[in-house]
Amino acid sequence: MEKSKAPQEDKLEGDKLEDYSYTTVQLGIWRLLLPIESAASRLVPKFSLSWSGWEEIKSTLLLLWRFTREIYMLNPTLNLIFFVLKLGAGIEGTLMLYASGLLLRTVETGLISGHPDSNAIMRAVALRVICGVFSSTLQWSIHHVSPILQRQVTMHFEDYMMKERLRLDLPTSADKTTVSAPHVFYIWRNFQFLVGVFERMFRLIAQITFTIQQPSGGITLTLLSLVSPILSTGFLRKNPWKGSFVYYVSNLDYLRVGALNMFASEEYREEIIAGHLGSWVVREYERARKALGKISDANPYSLYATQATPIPNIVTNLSGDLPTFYWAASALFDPRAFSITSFAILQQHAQALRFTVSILFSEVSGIQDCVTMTRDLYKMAEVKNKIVDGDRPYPNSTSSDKGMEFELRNVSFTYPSGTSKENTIRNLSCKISAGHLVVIVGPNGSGKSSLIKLLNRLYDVDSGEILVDGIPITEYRLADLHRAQALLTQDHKLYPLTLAENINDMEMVEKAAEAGGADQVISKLKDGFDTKLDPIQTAYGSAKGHKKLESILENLEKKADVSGGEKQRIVAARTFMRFSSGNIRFAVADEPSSALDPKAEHKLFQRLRESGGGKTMIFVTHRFGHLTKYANLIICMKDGEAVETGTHQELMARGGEYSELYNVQAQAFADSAL
Ligand SMILES: Nc1ncnc2c1ncn2[C@@H]1O[C@H](COP(=O)(O)OP(=O)(O)OP(=O)(O)O)[C@@H](O)[C@H]1O
Repeated sequence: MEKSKAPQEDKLEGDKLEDYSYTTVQLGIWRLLLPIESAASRLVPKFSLSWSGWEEIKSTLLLLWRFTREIYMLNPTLNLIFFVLKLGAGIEGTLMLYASGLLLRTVETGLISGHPDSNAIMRAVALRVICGVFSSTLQWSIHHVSPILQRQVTMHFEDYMMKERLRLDLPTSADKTTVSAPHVFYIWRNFQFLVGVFERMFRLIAQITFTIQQPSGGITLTLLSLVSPILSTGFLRKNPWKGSFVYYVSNLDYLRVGALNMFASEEYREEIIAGHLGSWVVREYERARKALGKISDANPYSLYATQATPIPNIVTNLSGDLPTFYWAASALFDPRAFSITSFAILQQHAQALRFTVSILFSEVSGIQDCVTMTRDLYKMAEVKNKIVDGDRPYPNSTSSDKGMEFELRNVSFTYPSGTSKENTIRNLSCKISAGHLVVIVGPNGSGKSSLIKLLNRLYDVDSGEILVDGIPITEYRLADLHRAQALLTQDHKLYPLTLAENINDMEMVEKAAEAGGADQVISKLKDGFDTKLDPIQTAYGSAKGHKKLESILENLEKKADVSGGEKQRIVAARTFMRFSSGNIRFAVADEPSSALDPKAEHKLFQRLRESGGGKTMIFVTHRFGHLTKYANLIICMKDGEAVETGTHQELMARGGEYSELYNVQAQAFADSAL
């Protein structure tokens, strides 16, 4: 193994970034990128809100109203109960403090006078007990109501999201700038956040009302309690994690250590043993470790915190004690107006008030996220598909019974999300006659599958035109086109359902399975057609030592294992099922046989041709043989262009790209025959 040197450059270092809108901070192995803000914005408390006027506030409030109203309408009674319980939770703390204060005061008065009023003490104890029961019952009720409401909310939005996601076409869903679908879990969290803000505002009103009414300086105490949260939220402590930030591992030695460490996992064991790589990995690992040195890999949050001076912490903590200092100073001037009990009560009120204000302030920055998420949620329904549906039915009076006829006129195409500077398909023109068997060949990345996707109108061309039976493909109804096309691709995906449902309903399933060559695979499996190959599994546990639980867990996690070729047979069976509908007029097999053995591949192609019933068929393949010889037309692609088109004989006679590709394979057989 050749010695390789770990690259020492950071991934951004080489770029000439002429962007001075952000600054970088190195924190151990991390590089933190932070926006540069104006001096003025540093002085103003940062709430991460970017209101651009009343209009925006109005539209935001309307949006949040729509969201809460939609949830309310799901179950008005349950929502009202939840709302009332949250209101109760908002005043519950203040009531508890009031009851405790009353009890303390009654006892203190009795102790000072030497004649405790047993009735008053009993009443205070009873009130404290009632408040305790009320508080516990309230929490218990919230814990019971909340999951029921959560289920209803998530189910409602799950339905909505599923329908909105399923209607998106490929180019639209690949475009991350237009669609940002929030996870349903966050929708519930959003609702909880809004209810939480409401609850805390109610709590704050209750606490302020109560604290202000306290004898001996309630108003002053209320104001002093607000100082610490205000200081810690905005003025003193700049918190980069509430605004925009990016951090990444910029230390490449650290990345190399991590990558080499992965060789010790099971994943690479076979390669390590077969390639005799063990000692090389250890050597490289030690070298990278040495280069890494003692640089810290603690998380960037704590590294950032350790960088700041302790002054904001000191000031914030001291400001939290202002109510205590105030009480101490007041006691000096008017000792008789204060008692230890009143101090304890005021202390508790001040603390509770400070806590509520701190949380409310910290939540202000969350409003932006809440609004963004709600906006994204409703935007999903407004996203327009990039592939515009046509209104011409297919088949129609002009459609040929023999199958779809295609004409490509100077077609060029690039994937919207593609990174290549070159077009994926370049100025491609050709004609595919109805009922013909067409084979597309060409090297990897030459655009074969992309061409198929254009014929299936999974994407639209950038320039040029595709005609189906002489009419632009864009004029047809998409659903009609797709119903008349069968696509069997190399990227086979098994559905997370039973095998029967993977192919179709049970009717005809067995016949289709046989045609796809999947009948034997399925008969080998314990549950036959009811087997789920890629089921959704959610079994968790740790059953160490408990034999029965161990075997239950193992069974729950067990998946039926089939080979890549066997999977391809099952997906092929699904395509045969589509043929049985009688609607198919164009079928494509895009390298569906890459994992099949030669016999199975030959059989598959033969059956596809038979099942196609003479309709237009396209096969994309790297293997030359029966197919290319029988094809009515071969399209040979290279770098996105159709460099040659014609029959096998014509292309062989031309001695160009196709004959070269053919001869490479034929030569291998000729050599092995020697
Ligand atoms: N979804 C996609 N988004 C962006 N680029 C893509 C996408 N699919 C394919 N490409 C790019 O388009 C080019 C042509 O790919 P395509 O799959 O059509 O080639 P191919 O001839 O079928 O290759 P192969 O023989 O390996 O299957 C490649 O450079 C590929 O990276």
